[in-house]
Amino acid sequence: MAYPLVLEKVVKQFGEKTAVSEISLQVEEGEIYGLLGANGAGKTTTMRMVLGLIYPDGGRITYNGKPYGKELQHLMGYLPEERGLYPKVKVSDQIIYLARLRGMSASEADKSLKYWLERFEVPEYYDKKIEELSKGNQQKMGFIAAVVHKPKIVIMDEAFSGLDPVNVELLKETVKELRDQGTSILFSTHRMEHVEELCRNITILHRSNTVLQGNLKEIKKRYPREEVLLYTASEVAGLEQIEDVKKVERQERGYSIRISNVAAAQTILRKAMEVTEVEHFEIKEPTLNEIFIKEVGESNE
Ligand SMILES: Nc1ncnc2c1ncn2[C@@H]1O[C@H](COP(=O)(O)OP(=O)(O)OP(=O)(O)O)[C@@H](O)[C@H]1O
Repeated sequence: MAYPLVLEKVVKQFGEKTAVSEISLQVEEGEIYGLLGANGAGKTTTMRMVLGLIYPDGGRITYNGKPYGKELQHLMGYLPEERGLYPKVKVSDQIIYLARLRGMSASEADKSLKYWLERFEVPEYYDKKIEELSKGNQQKMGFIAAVVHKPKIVIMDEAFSGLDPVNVELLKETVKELRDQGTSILFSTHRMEHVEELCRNITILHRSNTVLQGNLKEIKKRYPREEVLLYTASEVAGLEQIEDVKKVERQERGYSIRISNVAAAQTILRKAMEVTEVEHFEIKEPTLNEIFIKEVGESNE
């Protein structure tokens, strides 16, 4: 496996304050890696260190085995959380300028920008100033600025914030395409459903510390399954009396049942089938949001 981006025990202090405490992670080629944490956990600081915008006080960051250097800048693309483009400058002028800074020729940059504007179905933005665009469309231009020079590593801080659902889908599809082309993507968000859909590996930071790290599927397997969904044609009485059933909640289409032992699920199913037709039965995996709340003790939404 190729790991173009490796962080080893990276530390960042701001005076007395530790913003990032010994974070280690590796992002593979063709992987979207999720960096999660509540406000102030250290995500943006980590990303800014990866980009060489600020320097770690300890540990090491390497790209294909090399430390950060100007010559590596063209390998990287950055979509910051706060808008990073100049409001008064034309889309084409600044995106082509940024691409050239990262090693592209003017004609290549122009071609790539036009490709992306077509891809997002907004070729007319070429001559518009950033301030003339809506917030969501400015975000799209920020995305183009991050990927126009075909970087190998893309850092995205809250990439989908401010976008409507149609544009979130569009950008998600684009991020998946970049992944499939071998790009390594370090992705931070508060939206757990995006992480569930996109990320293979994750790190959850809490007050500068790594509290959970690893493959998302494996992490999920480690957490007990504590909820059963049961949709039935008619009512099922006595679910509360089943051993290890903690709580039964009536929902529009049936029941959500909290259990303390997964074995209770089979008893629930048997009991329901004895008395009615079962339309849907599911032992739910914990959602990433539930795992996050367990680990961090507060909602990340
Ligand atoms: N330049 C700075 N000077 C002093 N403290 C800073 C600086 N940048 C960040 N911090 C502090 O470091 C901690 C981590 O901040 P960071 O922005 O990395 O968090 P985050 O996880 O990105 O949060 P959010 O989800 O709110 O964007 C915070 O306590 C923050 O106040």
